Amino acid sequence: MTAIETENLRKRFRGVNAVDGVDLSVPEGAIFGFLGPNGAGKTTTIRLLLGLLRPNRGRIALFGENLKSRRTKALKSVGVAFETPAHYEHLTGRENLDITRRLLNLDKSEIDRVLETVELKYVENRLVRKYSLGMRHRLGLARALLGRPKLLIFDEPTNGLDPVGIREMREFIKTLPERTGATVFVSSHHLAEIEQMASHVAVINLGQIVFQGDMKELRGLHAPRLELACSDPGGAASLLSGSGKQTQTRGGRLVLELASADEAEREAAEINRHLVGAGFDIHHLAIAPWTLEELFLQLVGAKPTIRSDAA
Ligand SMILES: Nc1ncnc2c1ncn2[C@@H]1O[C@H](COP(=O)(O)OP(=O)(O)OP(=O)(O)O)[C@@H](O)[C@H]1O
Repeated sequence: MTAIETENLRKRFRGVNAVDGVDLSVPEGAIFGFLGPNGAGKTTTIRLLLGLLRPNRGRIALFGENLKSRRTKALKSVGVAFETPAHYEHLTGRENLDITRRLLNLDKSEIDRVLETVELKYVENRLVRKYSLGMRHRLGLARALLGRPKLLIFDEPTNGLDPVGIREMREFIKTLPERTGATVFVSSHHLAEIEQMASHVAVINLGQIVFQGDMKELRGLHAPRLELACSDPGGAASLLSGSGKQTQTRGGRLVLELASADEAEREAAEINRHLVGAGFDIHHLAIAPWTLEELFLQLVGAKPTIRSDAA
């Protein structure tokens, strides 16, 4: 079953489509990264998924339950944490969680369980105004975990955290599907972060999905490049150009795009043989996949470039 399924979702603000024909399919058990530049439509999509905004068009189902016709049932299985967690500053961490626990009519033991999961038990009786930002974020996650939701939605969960806090949060989110059985939908514009924690990813730009699939499919969008260093790079470049392979130079190395990901090793070996056969000494030869950042920039319309030395 899919955790989230949207069909042709649209939300318009003052004549502008913030979300424009979005079809999402989030498999159960995934850590699904929802990636997009500022203003791409991530938060609007999340607010639609939570029923906080009404779409102008389209359909949303959470675990097969239609959000419009079976709202309570659909949202029952969802826990959410927003980028700036809002807590009662004059209450302790435990007291904050107790408010939500009462609303959800859960057993008191739930508070201990979630405090232990996010490792905040040792400060449970401290006022939230004395919490660090990282602790506040973790308290937000603890609240999201109350009631063992099947789907966790996190909007930019590492915003404002320092590098240590970011790593802690990322490592924590990574463990959630295994520890809780939940599906995680996490929005971010931090590419490296999504790369390190997500099993699946959708990229949104100007309200539209420009890629959706697993990380392997994302990497497979472009064949990798071959980087090589040899004696007489100019001569090697013109030899390769004669056989239809255009090269650029970067940091004194020749770089060329291979024809396909599946055949990359065979093609690299062929180029190596060709150059060695023609008398060139090869000092370095490496297959270099596209970084997620380069793929992302290409998907959102800013073409990645192989910088030439002359540039
Ligand atoms: N309530 C609103 N009224 C008018 N326009 C809005 C409203 N909410 C969002 N928008 C616009 O919709 C577009 C998408 O915004 P959204 O907040 O969903 O993007 P985002 O991907 O979450 O961006 P960020 O990463 O900066 O948070 C933007 O152009 C934004 O200005």
